[in-house]
Amino acid sequence: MTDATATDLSKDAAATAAVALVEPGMRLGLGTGSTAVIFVRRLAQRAAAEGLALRCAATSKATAQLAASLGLRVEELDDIGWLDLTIDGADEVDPDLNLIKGGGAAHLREKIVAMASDRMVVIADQGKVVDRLGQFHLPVEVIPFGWQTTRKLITRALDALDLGQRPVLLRQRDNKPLLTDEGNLILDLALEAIPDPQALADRLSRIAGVVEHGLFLNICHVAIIGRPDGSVVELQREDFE
Ligand SMILES: O=C(CO)[C@H](O)[C@H](O)COP(=O)(O)O
Repeated sequence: MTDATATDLSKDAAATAAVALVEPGMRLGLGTGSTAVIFVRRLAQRAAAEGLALRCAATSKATAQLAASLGLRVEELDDIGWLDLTIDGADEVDPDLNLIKGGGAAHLREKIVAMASDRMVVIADQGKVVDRLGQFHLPVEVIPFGWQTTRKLITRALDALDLGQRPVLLRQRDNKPLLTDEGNLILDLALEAIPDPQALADRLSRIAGVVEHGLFLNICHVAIIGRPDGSVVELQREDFE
């Protein structure tokens, strides 16, 4: 089995297990990314068979489009108001269930949706589980106005934490800057390790021009980690408030 096949099977296992958490009538947050796509597809199959009467809020235009095309009822988050459960992927999951998210440039909406949910459940393959966050690049969404100045301020914040790396503007294949669903830019931070994620999150949040970073701290309740053989392991946070 190739690594890619093993990863796909693991994502499928995690997404399939998460579908079982969905109860009739739930208000559901739908994540973004390849694992979330599998979840949405499997959920739509179950909803079609059982008529679950779900109300869904999506974390990206792509997910909203997919879910609606599969017959799920997709509404604006503000029209639903509050969600029972959000299921989303992640780029990294640490032992405290803190996350790096935003590999799909959707972390702003993902964080809003997750924070408007009673429970956030992450679905991921084993490769996403890390001892310490930071090997995956950390995306920071910034507004286009003065973005190069914002980048300097971020660099200064990183220097203060001895994380000195120059943020890189994320571009599309045609080399144009990638724009998020909100029309903002993404600066990618290659940090290798983040000794104190809370300190970095606090610094980034204080910078004018930063809309949101991809650190999800104390937001995820459960992580379902899939394995290539179809089994899953559930990681729980004991001390979650
Ligand atoms: O945060 C995300 C998108 O912004 C994704 O959930 C994250 O990148 C994981 O993606 P995948 O399931 O494709 O590995």
